[in-house]
Amino acid sequence: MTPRLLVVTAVPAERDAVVRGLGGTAAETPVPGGRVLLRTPLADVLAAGVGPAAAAAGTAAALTAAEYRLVVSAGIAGGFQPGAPVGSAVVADMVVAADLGAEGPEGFLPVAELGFGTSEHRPPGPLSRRVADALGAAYGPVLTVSTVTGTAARAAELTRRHPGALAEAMEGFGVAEAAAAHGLPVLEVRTVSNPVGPRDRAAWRIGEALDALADAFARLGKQPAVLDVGDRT
Ligand SMILES: O=C(O)c1cccc(C(=O)CC[C@H]2O[C@@H](n3cnc4c(=O)[nH]cnc43)[C@H](O)[C@@H]2O)c1
Repeated sequence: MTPRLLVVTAVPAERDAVVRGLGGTAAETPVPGGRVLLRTPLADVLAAGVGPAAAAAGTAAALTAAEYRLVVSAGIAGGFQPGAPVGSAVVADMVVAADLGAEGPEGFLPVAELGFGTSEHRPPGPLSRRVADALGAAYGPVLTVSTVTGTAARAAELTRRHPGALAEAMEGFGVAEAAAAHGLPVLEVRTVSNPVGPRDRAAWRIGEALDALADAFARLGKQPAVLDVGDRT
């Protein structure tokens, strides 16, 4: 079978938005470990769970069960303002583990500086830029956190550490680690449900972000060549 595209979301609502966008029928296909993915003509779409650990575990399980050429972490995200307004799309030029490391008197030390692996994964440049252009998306770092930012001070600290960061979510780095372990390229495609900053549930626009996610994958479904991984330079 021709190697395929694996799209990994956190929750079924995001998975269903991606499938809605891709159109066509979707067949439920079991994944080792009890998860189920939806198989469409262009991509397999898996809701792996919330957070980097669930994302890595679910992605790894899917990658052991079938052959893929590209893995995409997709879903809703918080947007750093003004670069990523609510309802907009963001494509990662870098997938960053933003709170994996150690805290000390000198501040935060990323896991890479501790000597325990990598703190970031870079999607293929031509591919990720081409996808951003096709979606009219902002293009820049997407941060992976294990705790949703809930204060202006935290948002400012993340921005200080990662100038140009456009979005924060909770799965991208986990998906990227599993993809890297299988020697596969990764993308992260996010649509913004809320501004990153003081916790304000009333400000969340999850429905709008899910619609934008469906629209993003409808655009990609209409021009699948955009996702060609041939030029992984
Ligand atoms: O703070 C709340 O009460 C609250 C309300 C709705 C959703 C949440 C989440 O924790 C959603 C996490 C889920 O969605 C992604 N996501 C969306 N926005 C953000 C964000 O600002 N920071 C991090 N993750 C976000 C994430 O990838 C998860 O899958 C909380």
